[in-house]
Amino acid sequence: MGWQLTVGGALLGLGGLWISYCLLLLVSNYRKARTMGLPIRIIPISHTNPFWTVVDRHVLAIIKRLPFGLGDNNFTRYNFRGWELDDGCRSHDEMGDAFVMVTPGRNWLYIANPEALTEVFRRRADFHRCVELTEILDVFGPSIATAKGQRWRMQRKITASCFNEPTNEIVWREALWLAKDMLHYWSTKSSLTSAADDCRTLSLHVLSRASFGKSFKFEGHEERGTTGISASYKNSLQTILENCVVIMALGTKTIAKPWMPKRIQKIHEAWVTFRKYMTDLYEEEKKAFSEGHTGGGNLMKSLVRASHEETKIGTGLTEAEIYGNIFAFNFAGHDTTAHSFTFAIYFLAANPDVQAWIREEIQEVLGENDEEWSYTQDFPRLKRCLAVLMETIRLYTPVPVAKWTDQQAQILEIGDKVVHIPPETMIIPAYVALHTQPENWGSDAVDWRPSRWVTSTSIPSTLDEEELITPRRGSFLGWSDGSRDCVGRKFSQVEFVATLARLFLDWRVDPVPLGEENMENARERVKTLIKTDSRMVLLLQMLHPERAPLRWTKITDSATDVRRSY
Ligand code: HEM
Repeated sequence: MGWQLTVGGALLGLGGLWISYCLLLLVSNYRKARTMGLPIRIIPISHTNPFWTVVDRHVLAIIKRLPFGLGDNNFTRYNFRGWELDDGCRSHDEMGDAFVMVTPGRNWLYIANPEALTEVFRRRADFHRCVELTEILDVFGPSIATAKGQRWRMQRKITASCFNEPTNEIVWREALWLAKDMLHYWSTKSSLTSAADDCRTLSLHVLSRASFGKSFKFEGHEERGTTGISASYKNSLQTILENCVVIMALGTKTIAKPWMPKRIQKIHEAWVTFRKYMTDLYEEEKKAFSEGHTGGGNLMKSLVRASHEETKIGTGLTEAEIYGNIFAFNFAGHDTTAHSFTFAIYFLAANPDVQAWIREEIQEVLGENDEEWSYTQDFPRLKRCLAVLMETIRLYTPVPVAKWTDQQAQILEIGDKVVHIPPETMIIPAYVALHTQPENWGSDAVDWRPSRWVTSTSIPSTLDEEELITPRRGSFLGWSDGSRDCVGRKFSQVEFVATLARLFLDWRVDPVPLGEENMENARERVKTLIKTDSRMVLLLQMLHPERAPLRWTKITDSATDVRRSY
């Protein structure tokens, strides 16, 4: 009994010390926050604390149930990752363009003012990317996502030269080829529950072709092999993507130890497999390059070549940086696109009129033979298809961007206020508020309506007179802004548009009604699922899309299609 009391006492003591330490930090951060002269909200636990993120919603759900309104407070409203999605514009309506969230970790300055944010993105040297949040990407070597200063400039220059039109052409072809098989697979299912998983497969296969020049045939959820090179590439990458945090926390040397638990050993095996995959292809490309074979394009080849050119002038990527960047592309380009696809497919299933609207464009621009569909001529004309992606990302922005002031204080004009921002303050673009402000997006800003992105030069207009709108600068930040924006923006747009065009040319998707439901009820249920089931995991995603099964139907005549004028 004696030792239990001692251990219990020690634990209590440690707990008390930890709470006192957090309180001290909170008070110190509160003092700094007050100097900014902005509204303040205080939360007791840092919402990015890795232990807290595991239990946050469960704990808060219990506290919310407390009687007499005791559970209705800033703790339950703000103290979890992704609170913005639930909150919408509310906080900024209450507190204006900017407010500070005080946490024991750092102060988070939320800004919903387009001009101020444009300035933040322009002043890259004052407002840095918070690489603490992206360093999990360095599991194979340093990359553009985490590099700083001169090293980042060199990496960005080389990387940007690889994301070029020949790469986009490859993405277009590969996505069309894969989408055709995905559609075939989907059309055999009377109740499709694997749309999200299949979108991930498609996106991974496009990346494999673009990164390494390796094409893998599409395999639906139930067709997947567990052996062979495609499986080893996919499974290892998938395992690494899902366990980046563990690899980062323990380090690649520690996860290699034979005494590690089986689960960790599996992660290490995946790391070794993927690294070998990259090393073999790197050696292949280097050999081909030294023998003068420069034809055919993929990102690995382009990195080796561009890096070789740069080396002549004394810079260039190291081998570790090439692996780091290839992994960063795979990481940054995989779930971002796949999750956006899943959202879009479900939104389209709930909105047959939008399906008809994009189909009108697809049928006008593209003929029956997809072999003849041209990236250079057809992609720029598929504006309604691109509008579906823009609208989806406007409402469900997958990548949350965070900047910070590092060790310097900064001055920033936010609306009519000049704010003195202390060192070590996080700067957070308030996406949900920015992307739904009625002054920029209209009174129906919270509705998913892709046609808001398309305008026409004349009324009535032909499809070729339609143009995509350019939103007010700083009011749409789906791919970020400034010189450190997404290098894969067009890559993802081409992949999305090609896939959408292939899927919806002559097919439609509907939810499968459950029980006594009619189709209208089923569509409403899908809309509710999107709203209630979307959460920030590593990125924003639907958690359980399989709960709303889908069905694809070939359009045999115009009667099967639902047309409505816009
Ligand atoms: C819908 C799809 C995508 C979205 C919404 C998206 C969004 C973003 C955002 C918001 C950033 C800035 C992050 C920050 O500042 O912290 C970013 C950076 C980046 N993205 Fe994407 N992305 C997408 C697809 C892709 C694809 C397909 C690739 C590559 C194949 C890619 C590669 C990158 C890289 C390498 C960076 C780091 C750029 C730098 O630091 O200079 N992204 N992305």
